[in-house]
Amino acid sequence: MVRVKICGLTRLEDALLAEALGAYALGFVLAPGSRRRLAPEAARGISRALGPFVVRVGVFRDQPPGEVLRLMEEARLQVAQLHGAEPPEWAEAIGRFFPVIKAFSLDGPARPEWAGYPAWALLLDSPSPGSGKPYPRAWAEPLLGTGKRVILAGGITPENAPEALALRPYAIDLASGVEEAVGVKSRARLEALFARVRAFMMGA
Ligand SMILES: O=C(O)c1ccccc1N[C@@H]1O[C@H](COP(=O)(O)O)[C@@H](O)[C@H]1O
Repeated sequence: MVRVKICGLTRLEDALLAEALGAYALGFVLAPGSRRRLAPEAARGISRALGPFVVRVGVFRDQPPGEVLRLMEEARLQVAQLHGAEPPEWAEAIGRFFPVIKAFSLDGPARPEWAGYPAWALLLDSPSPGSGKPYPRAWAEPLLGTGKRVILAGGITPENAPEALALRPYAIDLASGVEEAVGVKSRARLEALFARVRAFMMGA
């Protein structure tokens, strides 16, 4: 099973294209300071136009649970992705209402103890989220095999996606790698990505 999340969407046409090509999840950045941030009303407009079987993810960074829950409701999203230094209690509070993905920024190998964080899945990202910078994928290995779902992100592109998929993560997640400008997805790169994913599945 290969799951692909396309993140940092800001335009309805991009979200519909990603869904049509086979994206499993779509991400909307509601975190302050992001160049891909969009207003909750804009995310809601896109969310309501999508089909029922694609997962809508809200991306947050160091926002308290009350704010995350309010934005999730306003934007009509389904899964909360936490990208800062959120304490476990915040994830537990949010997790009473929505499944939580906890992102960790890697500046070295992943730490096995992260598997104890109260989240449905862990996402391994580069130190600067949304920058498109990759890290050695082997850094994910300490968490693969812990039984925790692991999502690989950080500098994944259509070209290098097979390398990430070869580690058999729960999912891969791309923002910059399928863009033509910040927040604007590239049809050609999205098509190339899903072609590579299909080829991987056929050969796997
Ligand atoms: O994309 C952003 O601007 C962003 C801001 C704050 C938190 C997370 C953000 N993006 C996340 O970055 C990864 C992968 O990005 P990339 O493919 O390396 O560009 C993805 O999980 C996004 O959710």
